[in-house]
Amino acid sequence: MQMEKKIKVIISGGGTGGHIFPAVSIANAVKEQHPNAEILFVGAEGRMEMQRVPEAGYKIIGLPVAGFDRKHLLKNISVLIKLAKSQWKARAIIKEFKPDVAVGVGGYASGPTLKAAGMMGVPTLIQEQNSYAGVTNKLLAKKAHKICVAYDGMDKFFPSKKIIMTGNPVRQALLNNKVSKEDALASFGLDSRKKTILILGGSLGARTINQCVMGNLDKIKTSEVQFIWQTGKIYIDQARKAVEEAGESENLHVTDFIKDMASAYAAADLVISRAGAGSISEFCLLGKPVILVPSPNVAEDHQTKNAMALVNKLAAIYVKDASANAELIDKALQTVTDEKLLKELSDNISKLALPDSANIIAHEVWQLATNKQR
Ligand SMILES: CC(=O)N[C@H]1[C@@H](OP(=O)(O)OP(=O)(O)OC[C@H]2O[C@@H](n3ccc(=O)[nH]c3=O)[C@H](O)[C@@H]2O)O[C@H](CO)[C@@H](O)[C@@H]1O
Repeated sequence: MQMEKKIKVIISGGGTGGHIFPAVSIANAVKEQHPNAEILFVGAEGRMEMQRVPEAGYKIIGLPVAGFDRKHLLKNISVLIKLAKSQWKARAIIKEFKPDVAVGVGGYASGPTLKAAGMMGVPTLIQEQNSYAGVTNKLLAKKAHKICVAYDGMDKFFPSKKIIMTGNPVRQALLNNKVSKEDALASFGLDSRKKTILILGGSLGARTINQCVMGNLDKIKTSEVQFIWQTGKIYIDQARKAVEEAGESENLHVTDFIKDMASAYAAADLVISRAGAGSISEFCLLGKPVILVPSPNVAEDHQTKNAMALVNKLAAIYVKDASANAELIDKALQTVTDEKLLKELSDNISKLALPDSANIIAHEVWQLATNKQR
């Protein structure tokens, strides 16, 4: 039997979970389809990917790249120097690793890496998670061979002949989860007889959502419902202090970051969340009833657009960031006891799932690497 060609793949990007986890999921799918494929991640020094990618079992090299500071223009001199250094380092990595293909998932590092790859004749594929294209991906699109997207209408940003509708890749461990609801609840120290609300702020945490929880701790403590509250790393101390002052309570599990999202989803009857594209893909694939509070602080208000694609199909409940303090917790407590509404939300959101995204993208990666479709 003829040995399969061994392909080498660079995957680059990160900054937040929304870029990192699709990248890990693409890597897993490539490895599953072609076990002897060699994969190298290129991230940004000091960012979340430098921890999460090795945890997922892959090697990563960091570039000294940083984002532009739109408020303090002078600071951008050092940003430009870092960018030049990153460009140089990306070239050196590509020269040494000799990838057959480079995949960009958005975020700081993917700019210099994919630019260098393109200039050195390595075919490139980009994956855009949102309904609005990020600056880096728009710049890289001209040279990219394939652009994998999750929303309709992306030809506003990218050449339509390069676009493939794949949906966002979701980590395989979430989809193949076998843990029971009882075991999942037990892993968070919670009671299997009670309804459970999972509160998520995206990979970095969400200030507004945290404030809503902190402002309603009495209501939360005295409710018949229990909560898993993910605060994000920068808010955890403040959150713990607030809980301590209000008096610890058995129906509230607080954490900065949830590693085992499969159990968190299995435990939850209802989710409260920001409207990051990756989170939304997970809710769709797992059929989770959700209240979305889109972040107003992201480019072109893209989270509201992500959210509205669901809300308009009665597949999610919408609470505006500015109204969250007044409405969010009451709405969640009402919704979680309304079985009919929970079922309707779950049925409707399930219809929007795009399964198999990682496998489809992995197949495209293989095609590019083996020179079949350039
Ligand atoms: C503030 C910001 O810039 N947000 C952007 C970022 O969101 P963010 O980084 O929050 O990303 P997403 O909502 O897309 O995905 C979050 C991911 O983190 C995982 N997770 C989350 C919490 C946790 O404790 N553990 C855990 O593993 C989720 O399961 C999910 O896989 O990237 C998204 C995708 O480009 C964008 O749509 C968001 O607008």
